[in-house]
Amino acid sequence: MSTISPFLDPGPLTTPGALALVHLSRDNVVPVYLREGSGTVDGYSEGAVINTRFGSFPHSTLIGQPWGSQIRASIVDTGSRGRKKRKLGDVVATGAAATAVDDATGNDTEAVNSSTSHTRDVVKTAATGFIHVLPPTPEIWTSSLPHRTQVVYTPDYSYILHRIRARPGAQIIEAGSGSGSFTHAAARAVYSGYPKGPGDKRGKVWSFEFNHDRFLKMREEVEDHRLSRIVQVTHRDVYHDGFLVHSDDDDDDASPEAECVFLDVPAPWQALPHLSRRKPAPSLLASGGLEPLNSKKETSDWKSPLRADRAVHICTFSPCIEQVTKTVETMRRLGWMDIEMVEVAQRRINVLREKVGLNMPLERGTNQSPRNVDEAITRLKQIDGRFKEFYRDKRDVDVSMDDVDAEDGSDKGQAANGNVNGVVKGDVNAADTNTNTSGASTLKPWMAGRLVHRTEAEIKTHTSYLVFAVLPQEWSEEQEAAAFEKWPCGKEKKIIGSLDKETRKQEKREMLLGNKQKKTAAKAEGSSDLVERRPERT
Ligand SMILES: C[S@@+](CC[C@H](N)C(=O)[O-])C[C@H]1O[C@@H](n2cnc3c(N)ncnc32)[C@H](O)[C@@H]1O
Repeated sequence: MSTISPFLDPGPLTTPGALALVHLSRDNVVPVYLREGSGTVDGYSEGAVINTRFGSFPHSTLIGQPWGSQIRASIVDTGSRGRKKRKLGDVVATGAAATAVDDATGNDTEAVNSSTSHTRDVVKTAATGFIHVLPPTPEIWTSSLPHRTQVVYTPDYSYILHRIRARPGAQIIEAGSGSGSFTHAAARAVYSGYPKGPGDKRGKVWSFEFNHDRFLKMREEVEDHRLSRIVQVTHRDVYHDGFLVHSDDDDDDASPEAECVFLDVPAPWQALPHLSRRKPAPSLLASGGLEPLNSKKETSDWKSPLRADRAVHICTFSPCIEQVTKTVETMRRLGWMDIEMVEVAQRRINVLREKVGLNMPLERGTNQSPRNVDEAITRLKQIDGRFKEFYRDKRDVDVSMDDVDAEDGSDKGQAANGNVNGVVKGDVNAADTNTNTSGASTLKPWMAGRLVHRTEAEIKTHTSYLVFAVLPQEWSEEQEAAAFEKWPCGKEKKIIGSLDKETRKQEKREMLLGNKQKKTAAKAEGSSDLVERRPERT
């Protein structure tokens, strides 16, 4: 089995043991570990079976398929399992795919066989439906993962990862881990290869979770998804104990040296003091209503979890504006800059054809009412015409019946009906501009109707306020001196022009006036003088 996480490289085909995301419908995706069929499992002779409302799917039919394949349901005896010997084995063949004819129904039923060596059983296809077998990606995982908490959805985390500049090789701090939705997306964003040994620093997610059960589940999931070398989950209350991590090389806690931070905890402002470059003074924290850090370390020994030579980008995720206010207030106090709040209001837009009109085919989703006033009037005239014609013919028939009942055998009633039918058919087709000479519509069914878009009424995102900020890079005296050497400033001999705009304008006016006066004076002195001053032509 590959050691690379299926979230990073799932390979071309589904394999035994692989995590597959079984897509039943847009909002129903089920994660499944594919198990090789060896003997009876849970009473099914086909091995492990997924039962859905679209039918039963033995794992053997899902293994060895290209990711994204459509898999048809199989006939699986779900009723008698465990009670009697299965009969399905009688119709099961081994070897290459074959086509069997179902004698009872007379229908052709294709026998499906997995072409891989791990499954020899062939099961009959059922007409109940199909599913798609998809590879794990953070996006599909988000819509299928077992929810332990509220999760961050794709529209939010894609924007967050972009804003906090998560990129291959970056170190991200995340609190809390929750259901791991953000963690998977972050792991993919920072992945820059697996570390080859101690000291080989690659992109990593440092995830912290306070709830013990969730921490255990998260750690197990990270192991199962082969992400443990990219994601380190720590059981921690980050408000009190901060973000330093256990280090194998050092007895002391190590710094993750993070340059990206994402806080999805109920009170992010309580975690912020730990995300400082230097140990914040207790008085500074007390003035903001925050508790002093419980670290016993002196200011000089205190370790920051942040990378010193880079600006750090942070995002906090809060459902209510009061939390945002508190977070922003604390950020300002602790020196964060470029503070900004954003709300992602994602809308899914459905593009569809609106089929409205009297000549539209009778099918689901079609609104058979007039498309416009003209169509309504045309229809009313038709009905009125039919009405008049019907009574006129009826009167004629009644009269002729009175004269001689069926004297000439002509069927005026039928003629009248034909007439009525003719009017209806002709007129309805006339309203359709895409008709052929025989009057039938030539418009393709999927092209019928007006192309419109509608936003979805119910939107499945946990919308929150996102606060972004930047903590500038730490700047030492030496760096300041080096920068000053390169770009000296503050040593200018004279200031050119005035700083004030109005004064600058006045100075210009005076200068122009002075020039003008000089010219006038020169003119008064005489033209010879001017000629003398004029430069000689060469
Ligand atoms: C909304 S969930 C996070 C969801 C996660 N971002 C996701 O996408 O699946 C918030 C998590 O923060 C954890 N939490 C709350 N207070 C915490 C603290 N002081 N330290 C660490 N984690 C904390 C909770 O246990 C919970 O699992």
